[in-house]
Amino acid sequence: MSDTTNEKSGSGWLSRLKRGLAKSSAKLSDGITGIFTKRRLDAASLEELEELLIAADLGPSVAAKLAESLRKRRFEKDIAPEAVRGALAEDIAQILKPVAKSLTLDPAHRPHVVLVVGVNGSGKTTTIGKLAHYWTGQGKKVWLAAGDTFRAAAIEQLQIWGERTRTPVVAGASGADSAGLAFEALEKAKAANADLLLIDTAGRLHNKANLMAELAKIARVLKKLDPAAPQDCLLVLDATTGQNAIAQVETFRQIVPLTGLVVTKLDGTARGGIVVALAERFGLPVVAVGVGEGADDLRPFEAEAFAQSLVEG
Ligand SMILES: Nc1nc2c(ncn2[C@@H]2O[C@H](COP(=O)(O)OP(=O)(O)OP(=O)(O)O)[C@@H](O)[C@H]2O)c(=O)[nH]1
Repeated sequence: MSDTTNEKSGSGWLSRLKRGLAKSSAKLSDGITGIFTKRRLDAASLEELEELLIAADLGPSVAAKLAESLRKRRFEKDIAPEAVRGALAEDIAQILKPVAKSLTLDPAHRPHVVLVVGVNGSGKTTTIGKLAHYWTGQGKKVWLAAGDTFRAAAIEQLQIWGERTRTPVVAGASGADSAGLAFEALEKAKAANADLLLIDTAGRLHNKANLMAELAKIARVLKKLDPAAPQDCLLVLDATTGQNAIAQVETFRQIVPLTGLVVTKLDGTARGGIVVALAERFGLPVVAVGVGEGADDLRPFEAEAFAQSLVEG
């Protein structure tokens, strides 16, 4: 997903992100005010800050790094909460910058194939719909494949997004072979000279062996038509699950070679800090974040705007 600098830093995107992250930032911002009002930056206040950062899902490793950076900057001095927030936002932006990479379509591959994976309910289908909306808006020819053949509702949901975004959907009956469906979808998208094919998948993690076999089979059959497919494999993570997102990355990266993450449901959760923990732990590109259920609520990930919105609100 790419975007112009203007749109990224424009007020629309920022206010949407800020609104989305309001709960996360309220927790952090109020916590910082509580700790640093009329207090010095010392060992005790830094320890409280570290606890606050852990409670806000940034993870113990990031929390320790941020506290240490602050200690080096201003130890044993008076410091205003605003200054703490500013310093944290800067340091968090540095952690996020290396992973703020948009999804870019490789024009050498028509279509560029994106396999979308993740546990049930993480927001895969919705993310695919939003991506279809974004890329058709960029003038690209997009096709969708309803590879989550396990749930009839998932197929229907993708078809609704297809209608909404005027995007062809390749779907089979509930229970159909998802690899066969992915093959058919790539064949059709190729014949139509599409730019992008987004493939939905099932996310039944309770049977890891089955899921692994299914995703491996999808990748294998796609390669029959394009040896370099899928060009991307995106893991969709629900921010509201907090630290559990870490375990999901660990699991899925053993199943498929992930090229990026999409973090959804950042609106209405106080757990937005998980994005920072994920960035530090895995270094996988965060290609987009979901801040609502609407078609426009998937935005490119921008390190500084995210860091500021998270800490400063
Ligand atoms: N608030 C909010 N809701 C979201 C976001 N992304 C997805 N959702 C909602 O989360 C729910 C689950 O999303 P789906 O897209 O169906 O998730 P899925 O991973 O495809 O789930 P399965 O089809 O069960 O595998 C739906 O009600 C979506 O509308 C988001 O960024 N913010």
